[in-house]
Amino acid sequence: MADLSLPANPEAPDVADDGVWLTCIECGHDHAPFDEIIYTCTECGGLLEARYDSYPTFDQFEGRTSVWRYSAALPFEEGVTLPEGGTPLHRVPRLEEEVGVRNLRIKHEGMNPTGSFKDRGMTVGVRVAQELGVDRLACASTGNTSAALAAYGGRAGLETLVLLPAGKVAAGKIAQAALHGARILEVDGNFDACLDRVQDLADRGEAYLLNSLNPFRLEGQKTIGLEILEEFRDDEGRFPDRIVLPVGNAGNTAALYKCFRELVAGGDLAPGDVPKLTGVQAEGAAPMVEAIREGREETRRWEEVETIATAIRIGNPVNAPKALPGIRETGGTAVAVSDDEITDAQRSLAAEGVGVEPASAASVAGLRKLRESGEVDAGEDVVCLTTGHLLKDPDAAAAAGSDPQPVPNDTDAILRHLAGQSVGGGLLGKVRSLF
Ligand SMILES: Cc1ncc(COP(=O)(O)O)c(C=O)c1O
Ligand SMILES: N[C@@H](CCOP(=O)(O)O)C(=O)O
Repeated sequence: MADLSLPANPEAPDVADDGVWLTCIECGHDHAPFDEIIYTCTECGGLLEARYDSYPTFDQFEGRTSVWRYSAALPFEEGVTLPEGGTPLHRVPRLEEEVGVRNLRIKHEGMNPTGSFKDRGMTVGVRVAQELGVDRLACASTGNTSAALAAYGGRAGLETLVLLPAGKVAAGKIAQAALHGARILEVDGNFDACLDRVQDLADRGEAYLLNSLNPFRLEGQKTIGLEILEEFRDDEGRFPDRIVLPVGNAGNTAALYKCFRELVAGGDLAPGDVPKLTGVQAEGAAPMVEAIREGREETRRWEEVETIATAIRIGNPVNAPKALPGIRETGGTAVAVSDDEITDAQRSLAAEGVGVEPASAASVAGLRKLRESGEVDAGEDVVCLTTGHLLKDPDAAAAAGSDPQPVPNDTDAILRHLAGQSVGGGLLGKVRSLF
């Protein structure tokens, strides 16, 4: 069983570099962070976690509106930045009332430079790649990781290689990876197969892997939690009760849990104030929900996965050993939602001006479901994470929205059309709305 406890007074082991090292969450073995390229424990193959000789406190964070504002919680002071982070924490009064919670806020990670939270991880990951002196970066991706890798790798002047599941990546994401200069390989297999292949390439020394299996990616993603807690506390005078987020490879869940554990260890967050981590998956790709429901410590790999939310079309979440304890220890839960529920939530968010891709809307769909079942209380303060921008998946957005209505190039005809009257032989608008 993974040991994610943090010592009260951390002491750097001999292998530490400037107060930073990597610890295996399974066997506790410590590793030097930047001497050689490792992703998992050399002793037992367990997941690694970055550790520091001190814990961050809120008073250390100041200045810049970017991930690097939180450098006291990160392995470096600066990195390749576009800049990322500083995303809005929207109020959504109509949705809040409809869902029925005391306070509902939307942390819109789609407002990052490449349109997803992956930028936060990539700014740190690419900085580590520079430290290690690698020249080719690679990832498997359902799309967003590839867009971020291409942009940040390109900015750093490094070669980038991305492996995508053929036919299952949204158009906006492929366009980004292509234009930012990545070499794109389309694999005949799903995301999990792509990750297997990219891990093989990394093991053979052909590329530096920048998926969330890389522990430094999660360091950058921790800053989502820091921003949410800081901003919510400043607005409301307290921390949120619950954070609801979509889950795919489970990196964000792991990163948020690490953020909370470090703040608790540093004394700025009382154990009783830790927000409940609540994961949402699509019904067609829900190994984490299954593991939580069945009380298992590991997920079962789903070979067949399908959902409109292609970003979370993942059957083998590599960060499950970090993320499952995160959900359980914070008193959270996990829930699966249907594609129709995701699309409904995407429409509700859009009606409040918040444009998100389907995977992101899963968080709101999950919250709705948990309110209906009574697992989330009406008195709770909830933050839903929306992870990617609407324009990432223009086809899904167009399908969820209304169709354009053709009208003649004539103002009177347009007014007749708006009044629901005939434009050249029929009640065009009304007839169209029937289909
Ligand atoms: C838009 C979007 N939302 C959610 C997720 C899931 O995040 P995680 O893999 O950290 O669970 C991903 C990618 O996995 C994503 O691209
Ligand atoms: N949704 C992800 C899947 C890969 O996740 P990662 O966090 O392990 O890189 C994507 O955008 O590719």
